[in-house]
Amino acid sequence: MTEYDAIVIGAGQAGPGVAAALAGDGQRTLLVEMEQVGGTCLNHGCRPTKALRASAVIAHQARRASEYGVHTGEVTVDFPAAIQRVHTMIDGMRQGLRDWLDGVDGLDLVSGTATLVGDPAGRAHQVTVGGQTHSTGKVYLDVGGRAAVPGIDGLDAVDHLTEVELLQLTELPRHLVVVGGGYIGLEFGQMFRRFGAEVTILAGSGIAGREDPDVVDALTEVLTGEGVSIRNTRPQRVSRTDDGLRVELSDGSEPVVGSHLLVATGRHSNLDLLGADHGLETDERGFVTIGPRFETSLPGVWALGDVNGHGAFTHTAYQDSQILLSPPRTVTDRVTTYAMFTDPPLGRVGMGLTEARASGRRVLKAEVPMSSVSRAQLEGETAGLMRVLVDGDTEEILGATILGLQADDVVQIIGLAIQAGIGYPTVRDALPIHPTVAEFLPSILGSLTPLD
Ligand SMILES: Cc1cc2nc3c(=O)[nH]c(=O)nc-3n(C[C@H](O)[C@H](O)[C@H](O)COP(=O)(O)OP(=O)(O)OC[C@H]3O[C@@H](n4cnc5c(N)ncnc54)[C@H](O)[C@@H]3O)c2cc1C
Ligand SMILES: NC(=O)c1ccc[n+]([C@@H]2O[C@H](COP(=O)([O-])OP(=O)(O)OC[C@H]3O[C@@H](n4cnc5c(N)ncnc54)[C@H](O)[C@@H]3O)[C@@H](O)[C@H]2O)c1
Repeated sequence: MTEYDAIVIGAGQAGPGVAAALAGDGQRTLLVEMEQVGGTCLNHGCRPTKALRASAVIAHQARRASEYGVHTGEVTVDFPAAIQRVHTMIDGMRQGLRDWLDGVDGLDLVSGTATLVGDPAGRAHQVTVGGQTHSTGKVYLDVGGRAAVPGIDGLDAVDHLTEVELLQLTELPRHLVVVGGGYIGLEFGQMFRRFGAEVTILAGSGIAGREDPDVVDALTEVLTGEGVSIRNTRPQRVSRTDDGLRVELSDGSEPVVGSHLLVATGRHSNLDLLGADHGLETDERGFVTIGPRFETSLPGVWALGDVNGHGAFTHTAYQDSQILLSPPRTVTDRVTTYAMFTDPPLGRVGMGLTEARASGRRVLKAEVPMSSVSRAQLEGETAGLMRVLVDGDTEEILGATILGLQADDVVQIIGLAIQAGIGYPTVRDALPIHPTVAEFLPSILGSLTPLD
């Protein structure tokens, strides 16, 4: 049995930084990765999807070019070339990460699926990889998650895709049927429609389920306006046809006949892959229960990233590693800002309307449709809205919802203000640059109205 000072399981968004820091600190460290370094984000999540999105945005803009007095001729999409561009870029990034990890002194990187037998006393946790068992007093988990595939009658008998297989396609699907109208379903659905595929999203009880109804309406208008079909129903039964598949629906409406089926109905933690004897306490959703500095129920085991349920994004997982490495910071007071990368994107932080109404506070609202934002008018990108909610008594900023041009960046101004504890008058009185989307944050905060 080999002894390590520390073992990091999972080379996703938090693991590599933690492993390198521990090794740099003179601790003999093992980093275990069962697939490829870079985890979900680099290999089949944020990075490849946003690289592919770039092609979809260009195709869309090229089709609209004549609106701007630019003539391109017929626009066609070479999907194999677009996906090859993604793979080339991702391969380079992965190699860069791999090379960096290989160069860290005192760090052993091994390939394989780790199982963990936790020591309740916290002295000798046992990690087994490829038949070899290692012992350590410190384990850092960064094991993330994978697509949760729902039990749909007939699904096992048809070829269905998660984001992993979808990104390996080399031909454009004729008709992509997407189960789930969340982040993955909407981002991919819009992209593939822009590439020229027919797209049907089976959105269950509705797209973007956690967002306010007017945001859902605006997003629906954008997507259906581009020809994406959205149906608020669930698949009941799936079967093969001669050239694809047929999906019968739970509301008994007309079945969908498509060529490919993407399942995007949420994530499942990878904790099960650690075996049955890890001994970690989990919550009702299957995430590892943690304290303010990622400490688990087992002394000497910490859980970072998606697996701890305190975030479901790359930036939250990466920030976990930064917090861990800079005590006494804690994860408790994190303000989570996030974006859905539809085009236009949706930027979010804090409360939406529903939560604000339920908060019992005297909430004031600042709002403007993107069609009134001069930069959006100038760029011909007027879909969406900007909304900021504040507490009328304490002057705290409670949240922001921005759907529209550059919303993924602009919303971070509000995220930062909330994190810094800046009241809304300071943002209202700041000097903005004209003409930018962000200039409307100060101006709308000058005309607050009570939330109805
Ligand atoms: C299609 C898609 C698009 C996304 N887009 C975005 C986006 O635009 N922005 C954003 O912020 N987030 C996005 N996300 C979410 C983001 O990818 C995750 O939140 C992030 O990767 C979580 O990081 P992590 O380190 O917790 O886990 P992961 O990145 O999943 O890394 C976990 C690693 O652990 C390894 N592992 C697991 N179990 C074991 C074991 N027993 N032994 C050895 N290794 C193991 C896995 O192979 C993996 O490499 C997207 C996700 C998907 C699926
Ligand atoms: N831009 C980003 O940051 C980004 C992009 C992609 C993914 N992600 C991360 O990945 C996670 C997973 O994304 P996702 O889209 O799979 O999950 P999600 O939770 O965002 O959405 C899944 C949707 O599927 C619905 N659903 C569940 N079962 C269904 C069924 N049988 N039929 C129809 N609909 C069903 C759910 O009600 C939900 O609305 C996200 O929560 C997010 O954390 C982030």
